[in-house]
Amino acid sequence: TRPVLTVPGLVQIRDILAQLEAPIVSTLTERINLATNHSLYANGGQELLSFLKQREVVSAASGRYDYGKLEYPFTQPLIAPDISTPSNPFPPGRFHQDSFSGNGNITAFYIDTLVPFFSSPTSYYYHLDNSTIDDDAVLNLDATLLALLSHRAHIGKIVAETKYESNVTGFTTLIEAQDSAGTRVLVTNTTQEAGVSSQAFTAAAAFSDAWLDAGALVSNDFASNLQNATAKLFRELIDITTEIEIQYLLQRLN
Ligand SMILES: O=C(O)C(=O)C[C@]1(C(=O)O)C=C[C@@H](O)C=C1
Repeated sequence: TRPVLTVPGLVQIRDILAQLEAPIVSTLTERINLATNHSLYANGGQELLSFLKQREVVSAASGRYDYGKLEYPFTQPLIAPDISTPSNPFPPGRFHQDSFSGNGNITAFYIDTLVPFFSSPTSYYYHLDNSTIDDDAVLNLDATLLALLSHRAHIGKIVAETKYESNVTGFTTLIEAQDSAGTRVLVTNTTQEAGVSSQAFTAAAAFSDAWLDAGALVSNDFASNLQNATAKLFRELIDITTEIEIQYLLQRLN
């Protein structure tokens, strides 16, 4: 049996989302400064996914994807959804696991849009044979970054729960009609989105300044590249988070 888990309020969840921006931009900064063997991402990211799979088997064994962790694997079976019954009700404010994962959207975005930014001709790993390629170092950072992006987006599940709790009647009507467009309208807050994007912009500037000040080996277009990649990344993260909120809500009464 699963524990009864209640979700924090919206203000606290927005803090949790804000606190993930530094680690995400930090990892992106590390990743963007490594030279890349682009064949790792060919054929739908076959090599990347097989690397993730080996790691995720170990992660799953240590409980990383257990109920309520809000961490979801890219290659392992997903946790079974909750079913509400009279003897096991899910009152508003209680987390209710659904069957949707945003990880397919995240890998597609990563491979199609983010990887093209990973074009540094230099690498901070120094090899005596002068090679700049280090596939294992690259894939380890990809795995770390993807796990952070996935965690950030899946926080959308608890955003959705807290929004549901604060407007049970409004959402219940939409859920009963399975109205995804109406649900999207009700969960969207463009003022909050602008705040998230602006914090991401600030973080990207801070990390590129810090790397330059610290004398790191970077390419000429590093700062602007990081800025552009961060802007695209957070726009997409907000969209995927929103989609995860909608899918969670549509299954909320199951
Ligand atoms: O903070 C919220 O209200 C959220 O739903 C999260 C989030 C985000 O991803 O940061 C997503 C959609 C909203 O339009 C605003 C922000």
